[in-house]
Amino acid sequence: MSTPSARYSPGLASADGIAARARGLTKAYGSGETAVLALDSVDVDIVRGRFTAVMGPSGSGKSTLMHCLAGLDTVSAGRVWLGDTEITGLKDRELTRLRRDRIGFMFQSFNLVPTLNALENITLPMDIAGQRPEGRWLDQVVDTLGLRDRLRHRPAQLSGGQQQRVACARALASRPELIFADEPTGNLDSRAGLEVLGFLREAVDRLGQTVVMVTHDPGAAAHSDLVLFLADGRIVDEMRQPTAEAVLERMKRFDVIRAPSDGGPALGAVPVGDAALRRDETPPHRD
Ligand SMILES: Nc1ncnc2c1ncn2[C@@H]1O[C@H](COP(=O)(O)OP(=O)(O)OP(=O)(O)O)[C@@H](O)[C@H]1O
Repeated sequence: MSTPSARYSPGLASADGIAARARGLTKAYGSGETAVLALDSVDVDIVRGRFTAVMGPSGSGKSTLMHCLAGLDTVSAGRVWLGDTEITGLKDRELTRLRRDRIGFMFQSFNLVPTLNALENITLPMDIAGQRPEGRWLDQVVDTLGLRDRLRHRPAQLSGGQQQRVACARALASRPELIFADEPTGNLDSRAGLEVLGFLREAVDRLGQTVVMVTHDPGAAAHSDLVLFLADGRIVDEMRQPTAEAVLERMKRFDVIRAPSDGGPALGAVPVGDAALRRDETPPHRD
């Protein structure tokens, strides 16, 4: 007999160290007939010291989830915490400070300042905040990312992969509680993309950081510890220790089954994660 506690709840963790948490997180854009429910009462725990990937079909709410967890966007309902701090209800100025001091960001476009060299770009957010980078930590970040001999180069003198490594170092420089990466490999060729994913992995494994990455790429998601699958604004499934093949297979199950050629019933959109997929279907673990 199923009990409420036995219900499958993808995205929820029992671990102590939770870097970010949302309960009943709901985000609607617009109103009336044009209203879009981008997030529909999402409950999620982001575990500290882990690499979490967020996947789902286009429009499923991935970016909205990231923006709401990072305090970049307001919520329509529900509550969000960064560590023990509830960020829902904070004033703009407090949110700005919280993001600056406690969160690192990486985007698809590297967002580097062209007139500054790599080192100046890395420390820019801290300079703006009037903070001094901690020397040993910065050294560790620079060496982990293999940027030691590129620090005096300006972005135009760096390859795309190197520029994204600088952006990664900038996100890490203040030793944030949480790093959000939105399609960080989207503008890179596969080799440079792999390199950046390897560095994010090292940031978690060697530097103890917490990373949440939104991606469309099953190969990128395979570098994470846990993939959360979104569909129609809900977390419908999760996969631990993912492989690219298993993620791809699972993504295929979100595909719309279009009008079948045999004249049988059209099934429409089938986000199958919630009821059909269970923990015991988790694919073999990666070494
Ligand atoms: N500013 C906005 N105004 C109105 N609707 C929005 C806005 N931002 C997002 N949406 C809608 O909310 C839904 C979720 O969007 P979101 O960008 O979070 O999806 P996504 O999964 O990140 O998509 P993609 O993979 O295409 O980037 C979509 O239907 C989108 O059209």
